[in-house]
Amino acid sequence: MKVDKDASLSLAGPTVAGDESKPFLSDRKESLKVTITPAQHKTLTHLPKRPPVDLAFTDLTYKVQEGRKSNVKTILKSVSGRLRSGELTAIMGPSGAGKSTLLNILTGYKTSGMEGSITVNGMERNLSSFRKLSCYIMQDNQLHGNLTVEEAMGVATALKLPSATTKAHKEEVIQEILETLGLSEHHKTMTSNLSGGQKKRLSIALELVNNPPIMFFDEPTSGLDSSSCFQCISLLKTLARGGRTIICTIHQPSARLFEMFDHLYTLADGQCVYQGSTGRLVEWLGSQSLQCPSYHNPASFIIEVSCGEYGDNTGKLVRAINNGKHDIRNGLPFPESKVPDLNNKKDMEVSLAPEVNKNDLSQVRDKFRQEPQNGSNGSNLQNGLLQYAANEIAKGKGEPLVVQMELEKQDNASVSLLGDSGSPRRYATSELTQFWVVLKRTLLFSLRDWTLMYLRLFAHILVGILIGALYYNIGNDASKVLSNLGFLFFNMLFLMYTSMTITILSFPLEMPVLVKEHFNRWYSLKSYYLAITVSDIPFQAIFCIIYVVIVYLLTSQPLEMFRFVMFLTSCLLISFVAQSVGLVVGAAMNVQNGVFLAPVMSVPFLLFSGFFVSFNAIPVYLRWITYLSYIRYGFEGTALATYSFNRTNLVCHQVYCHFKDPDTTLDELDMGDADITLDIAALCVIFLVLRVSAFLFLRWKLKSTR
Ligand SMILES: Nc1ncnc2c1ncn2[C@@H]1O[C@H](COP(=O)(O)OP(=O)(O)OP(=O)(O)O)[C@@H](O)[C@H]1O
Repeated sequence: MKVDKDASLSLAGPTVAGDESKPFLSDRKESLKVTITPAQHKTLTHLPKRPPVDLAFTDLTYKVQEGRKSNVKTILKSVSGRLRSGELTAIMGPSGAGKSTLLNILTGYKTSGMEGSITVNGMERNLSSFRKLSCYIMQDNQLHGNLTVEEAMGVATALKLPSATTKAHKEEVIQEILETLGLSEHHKTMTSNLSGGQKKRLSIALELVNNPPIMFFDEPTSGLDSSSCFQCISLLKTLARGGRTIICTIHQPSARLFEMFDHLYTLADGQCVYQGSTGRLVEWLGSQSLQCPSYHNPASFIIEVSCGEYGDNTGKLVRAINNGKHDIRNGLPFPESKVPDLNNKKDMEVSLAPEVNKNDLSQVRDKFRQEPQNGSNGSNLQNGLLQYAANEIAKGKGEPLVVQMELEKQDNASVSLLGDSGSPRRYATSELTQFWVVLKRTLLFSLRDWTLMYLRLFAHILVGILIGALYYNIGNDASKVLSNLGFLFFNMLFLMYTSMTITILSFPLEMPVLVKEHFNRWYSLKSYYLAITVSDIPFQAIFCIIYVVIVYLLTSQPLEMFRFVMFLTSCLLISFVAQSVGLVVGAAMNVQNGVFLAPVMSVPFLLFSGFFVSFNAIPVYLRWITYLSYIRYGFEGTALATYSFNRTNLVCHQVYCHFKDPDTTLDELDMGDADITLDIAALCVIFLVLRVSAFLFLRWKLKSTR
């Protein structure tokens, strides 16, 4: 028998307070079925201890509005279900059945348009606490390709473990997870070079750092070959065996993969057609007169049945499983398909009979909630259930089956979800730490991104030399003042486009990773945004300084320090403002629209910059645009730095030079009364307004993607 290294793990997971990392014991029957033999017993001993989590949902309905407001589409139709800790659950169903929608709702990724209740360990779910206990690993791995496995893990531990955790401990955690997930050999490999299966394992490793007791996976096997699929599901199984609640959507697993799941939740047309042990699926379908042919994959069969290939059985199956309120458990009789009428006394008596109760915990729980026992409350649901069951037995209405079932797999109602997950802090680290870690990571990307860095540097030097050669030595020549003004305007144009076009792509390219990491509580949007926006400023500043030094010297602008500083300040501010415009456009729209609109939107600002038409020549009703034109402030700033502040007359090599006196040039441009301080202040204000707008647009976009 082939021993699969990745499958041979025991990943100690959530523990109850006082219970020292005791892995959940798999039942004997299942451990025989699954061909995973521990070759090397490994446990994740360094991970933080977390409580086990059971998730239940009742009468979940999800509606979306389509097109016109009145057109409402119901995607999930009052489904119920229960997902237990220590189990690997598959959500299956035909395409369009609502699997991803259900997963998105259970993770808390989608919240609007939902009706029904979701409980965590028997308590109504508090989304904020729940998000700290769970992680959502989306279909496309959403990894940064420019980091090595080790670096990616370093970022995850720096953000997901409390700041007080020592460096040595973080390294132990990384080492242990990588070894356990079979990635230690690849710790120096760039994530972009990992295979599909390795990427999936890395995605899991990154989220495993803070040991979330509940993990959701959207199609974890998509794009993997059969061997990698097996490795991946084996890994999920071992994570579940560590006490975690592992839930994944899956299309049509092979029979071998299907057997590895403990629990199956099947949807058809937004309703539940099966909920229960995978091992009992065939038997249950048989009891509903749907015989799975011999040697037929049960997973394929239930999908075929759900698709209507054996007639319209959806309604029958939904009624039989009570739309997910029943749960077919190993070792327990099937539930009765009759749904009791709660207003009918006779039916109610029947409904309290063991056949109904033993497979429908929600009925017992609801009844218990309606009739609270002395001394018990909602937080002591487990004791209450046992007491309720004992009462029923005492009344002669039931057998100890309810008790048996409760003991077989109790709702973790008594387990406190507080501890670090219950702390009021949303994130494991402070916003300053988040800012610093994301900033360091972004700077590392920038240094490794050849296009972004070296091409930009090359472009600034090359264009600087070209412009210097074109306008060589014209700065002090009175006969070439108009050309010099052209040079000043071109500077604005060049700096604007180079800064803007780079940042237009920042957010659209980062969006998928941002969505995942922000949702999984790695960092706040504020910290991320600050880091991203700050990260490019030093590079842009260096490129701008290099360019300005080259052109300033080659074109022989006045060699006075204060003029150079003012000139440079105007150029730097134009770069930063243009960067901000790129960020706003990138945050507000998609790449296609942004790449077209950003340059087009800049045209009015260029037209009203004061270069083509002087301020007094602009029609009064259009003058307001000049106040918005950041190019105008930049152009004015460089013109004032060059010609203002009592500059001496320029050298004239001809008989008459109209612009010999620098004041004549400024008057011609209607800049006689202009003040460079105002220009710099205006650029700073525009910069701040744009940066805040980019943040607001990004926040809106992040919300609208969900
Ligand atoms: N925002 C929406 N507006 C309109 N219809 C939607 C929306 N979101 C989902 N749907 C519809 O809801 C149904 C369920 O979608 P969902 O993505 O959950 O299916 P699925 O079972 O995951 O499918 P697949 O296996 O193909 O990914 C589909 O018919 C889909 O078209």
